Amino acid sequence: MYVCMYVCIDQMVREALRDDRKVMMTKSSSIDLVTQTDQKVEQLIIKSVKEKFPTHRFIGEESVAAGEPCDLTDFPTWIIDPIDGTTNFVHAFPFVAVSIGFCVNKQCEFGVVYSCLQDQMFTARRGRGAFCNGEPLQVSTEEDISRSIIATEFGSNRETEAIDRMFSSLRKIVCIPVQGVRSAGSAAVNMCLVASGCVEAYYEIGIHVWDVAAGSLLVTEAGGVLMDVEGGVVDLMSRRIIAANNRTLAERIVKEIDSFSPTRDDAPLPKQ
Ligand SMILES: O=P(O)(O)OC[C@@]1(O)O[C@H](CO)[C@@H](O)[C@@H]1O
Ligand SMILES: [Mg+2]
Ligand SMILES: [Mg+2]
Repeated sequence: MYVCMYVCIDQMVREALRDDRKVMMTKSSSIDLVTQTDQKVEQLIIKSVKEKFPTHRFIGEESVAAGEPCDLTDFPTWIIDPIDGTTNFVHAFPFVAVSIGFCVNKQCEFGVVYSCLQDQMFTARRGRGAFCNGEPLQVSTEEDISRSIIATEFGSNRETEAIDRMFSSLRKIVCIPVQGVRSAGSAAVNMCLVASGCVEAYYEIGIHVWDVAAGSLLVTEAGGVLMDVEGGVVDLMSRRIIAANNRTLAERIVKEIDSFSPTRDDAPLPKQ
């Protein structure tokens, strides 16, 4: 099933990159884009899984956008971002990923991130390590943030308060100083870069559970840590995350972040 699904998705994304990168609609803001490929990939994944596991549940980015609930329960649940980096996809910017996390009892059991244009298949199973195209992954051993590259994203929220806090945090981190700040335009790819050891840490306020479910397992199975931006235990529904190579750097980043709390992914939908 999985090989067939992978081949279909790979072909679907590559053909669409060539022939159809049109924006179909926007969601939370004029820059929160959706294409037909986002929807077709998510439908293909859900259909393929349902055929084999009809009782399993799903949290899919585009299904949630269409009104499906975003509730993570103890049931086996597939958490899907069909295209992480849709804006990149529309612009043919080369970081476009399919992210699938599988959770049971609210714990990720395996995660897959396929970076389409790099043809890199990142995989992790809980307790069995993280891999890229079969090669084991290990986070960076760097303990000094002034010798680190930090990744972050600004997402699609342009509310003044959120932007002010994001830029205040960014300014403080840049001026530590760190050796570099990067934005792949995909949370999933940023987390794969942490798991691969080429970026020491990634943080963001504004992500969704589908952006980071698979990547969170990749990071921990590669020896890294996850933390809330205020230093506590990460909550994948809180829309806040730090994924780092070690606690030292994660705690250092906590000190510089002006945190805020976006509406949770599992917040009750506003009454109609
Ligand atoms: O909408 P998409 O393409 O699935 O998600 C793209 C994205 O920019 O939104 C997140 C929140 O800002 C980012 O971290 C993530 O990479
Ligand atoms: Mg995403
Ligand atoms: Mg997406």
